[in-house]
Amino acid sequence: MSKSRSEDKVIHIALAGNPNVGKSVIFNQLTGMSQIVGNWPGKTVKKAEGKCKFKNYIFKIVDLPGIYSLSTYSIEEIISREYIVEEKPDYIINVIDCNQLERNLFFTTQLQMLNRPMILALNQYDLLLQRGFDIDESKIEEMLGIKAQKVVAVHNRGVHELLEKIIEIEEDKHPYNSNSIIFGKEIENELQRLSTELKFNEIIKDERYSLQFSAFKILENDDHIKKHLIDNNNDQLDHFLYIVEEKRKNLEIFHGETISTILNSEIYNIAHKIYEESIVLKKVDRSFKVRNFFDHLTIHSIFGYLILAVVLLGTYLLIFQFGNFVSGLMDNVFLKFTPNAEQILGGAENWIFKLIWNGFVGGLLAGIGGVLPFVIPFYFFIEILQDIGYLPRAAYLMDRFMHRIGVHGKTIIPVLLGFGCSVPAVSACAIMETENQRKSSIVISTMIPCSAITTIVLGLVAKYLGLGITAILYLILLAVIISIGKILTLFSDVDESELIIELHDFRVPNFKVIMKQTWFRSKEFVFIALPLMVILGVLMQIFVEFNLLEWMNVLLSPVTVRFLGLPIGIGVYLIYGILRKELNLILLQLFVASLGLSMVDYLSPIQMIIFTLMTLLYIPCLATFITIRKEAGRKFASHVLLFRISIAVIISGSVYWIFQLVSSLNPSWMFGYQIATTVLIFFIFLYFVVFLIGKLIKHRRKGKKRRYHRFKEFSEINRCENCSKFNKCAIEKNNKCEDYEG
Ligand SMILES: Nc1nc2c(ncn2[C@@H]2O[C@H](COP(=O)(O)OP(=O)(O)OP(=O)(O)O)[C@@H](O)[C@H]2O)c(=O)[nH]1
Ligand SMILES: [Mg+2]
Repeated sequence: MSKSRSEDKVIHIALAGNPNVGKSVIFNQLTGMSQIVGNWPGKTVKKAEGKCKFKNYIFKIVDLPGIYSLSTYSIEEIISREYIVEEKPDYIINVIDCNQLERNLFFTTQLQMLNRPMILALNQYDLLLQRGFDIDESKIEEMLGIKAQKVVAVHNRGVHELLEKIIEIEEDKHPYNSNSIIFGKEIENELQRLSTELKFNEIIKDERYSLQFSAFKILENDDHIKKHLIDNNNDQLDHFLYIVEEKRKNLEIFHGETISTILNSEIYNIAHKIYEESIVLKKVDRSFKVRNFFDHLTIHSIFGYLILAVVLLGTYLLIFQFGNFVSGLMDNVFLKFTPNAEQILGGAENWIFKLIWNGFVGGLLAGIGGVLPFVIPFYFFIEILQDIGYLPRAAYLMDRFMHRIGVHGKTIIPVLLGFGCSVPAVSACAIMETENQRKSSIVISTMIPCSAITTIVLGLVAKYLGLGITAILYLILLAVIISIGKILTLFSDVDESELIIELHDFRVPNFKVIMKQTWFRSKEFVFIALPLMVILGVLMQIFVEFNLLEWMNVLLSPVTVRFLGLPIGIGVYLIYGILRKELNLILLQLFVASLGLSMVDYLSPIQMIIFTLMTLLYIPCLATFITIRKEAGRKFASHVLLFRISIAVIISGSVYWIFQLVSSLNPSWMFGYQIATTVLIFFIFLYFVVFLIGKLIKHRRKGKKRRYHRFKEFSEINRCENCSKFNKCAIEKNNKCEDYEG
């Protein structure tokens, strides 16, 4: 008889393992949630929690960030270790990529030292078979004393069996009885002696770490652990630490290596032994060799860049062709049925027609036709790039360029994600190692035009002015991004650290995962942006009817009209963009249509360029702003906001005024020549501005340094002994002020 819901037992589980092994896929399969997955390491940066009910048990599951060891270096390692140790989950599911068995077992061995109930998920088993290998899980079970299960998480195979294994332990059908980790004789003896000392002298204050793990970490000199573990008031402590220090020194002298190298190679020996015993070679797969060759090509010093250019440009062109085709179809539908709608709804001037047809239907079709055909393919392509594992390769190729513009090579990952949406891009900046790198990456990656902005560029500039002018716009953006990067490096020193990123094998993309994630991202547009467009479309008609927008346009006109040369009516559309960038164009289109005009009648080519440039550069949308605030704090988010608005106005204004100058000097030139000359002059102008700012900052820094030195000299020599005042005469007056009375 099944138990009632209230009798369901709750079991806490943590999914732990190396990065990119499939923890989040398992988590999503079990909980039905949508944690980000993709073929690059470091996607999950904060722990995620979910629930699942299975056979009278409620499993509370935590998806932890991927880590390589239990040492505390990075934020992720701290989050994962502290969760495992402090929250004490009932079971750990250690997810292992069985294609990287040896390296993954390095982490397993460390986990096992903690002596917690554990199950091994041997994931990505399908890839192992494809590569011509198999795995004997009974050998692993025998050597570690831990239950292991072959899993193909993307196809939901073996996933629920993990829970079944936990239930079997829980119901004592297979009681949990793991083997202890036994190191080589020398280290094993040292650890046992240290464990005995720790226990006998009661030095450990934190009982949550096992004795073996504590002795290991103390010998390794892990400061963080030492601080947590050791009872500083223990009177045997000094003696104990002295012994440890001696042992450490002896080992280092004897082996000629640092202690962490000695201990890590001990763990690797254990991992290697298990690997040798359990991996079985069946046949060498030829397709694997082909994949390997292609893999080398993608990071080749010439072909790698060619492939990258083809991938990026190809993606853009495909989306442009597809998006334009579908949005053209939608325009035609709208125009075709407009006369019928006019007839039914009482004529073009009737307010019911304006509200229902122009506002409601227009807003709906503008969203479905003008935005979705661009946004969905964008997400789709980025998900494919993520899933096949192309992003780390792009990061590897772009490392040097990224360093040149002052950010770390890993920034290319948020940058590529930023082409889809800035929100996941900002979150992905968490893979940076330092606070400074993270902030610089946030600034740079949020300047990448997301799919919503691309919609505007493709739907306005590319549609009316051609792909050449579109390319020029992107060149301006690139120059601005590089300049900002350069200036950022002057404030925070350039990070010269090399990029260390794992290049996992390419994978055939999993269609189900890609579709699911594409939908997950596009869903936000369908449920939030589309209704917003319809509501604002209707409101727009009311505003236009009652002239309600005029005051806002007048308020913004000194900037929009006088400085940027845009029509007065456009100001308010830049404000709508705060909510979502695509609203800029969509609502403007609806407005222009309501005036009975087409876009080319309302905006001149240079105005289209300036409007788009403003949209490209000015504030990130609301969702991005909120994410920046969450990730880097309110102050930083406000700085980014102010900075972006100023940059947008200055850059767009400069381009506009240079264009005015060029066109007044050569009024007979074709527009293309005028704009090309404008951009050339703009680049030279930008170069000098960056050069001058650089000089100014360096000069100020030098000045500060000089002042500091002088201050130091002065303060050391000429400080009055009695009143501590600085005084030139102090030396002459025997180190006493002139006005010293005493
Ligand atoms: N072929 C195959 N691919 C898998 C399997 N499980 C996961 N993947 C793929 O492996 C990649 C990494 O999966 P994630 O779930 O994101 O990995 P993770 O361990 O959560 O990674 P981090 O959050 O970065 O630590 C994704 O591209 C998945 O589609 C599997 O069983 N077979
Ligand atoms: Mg993950």
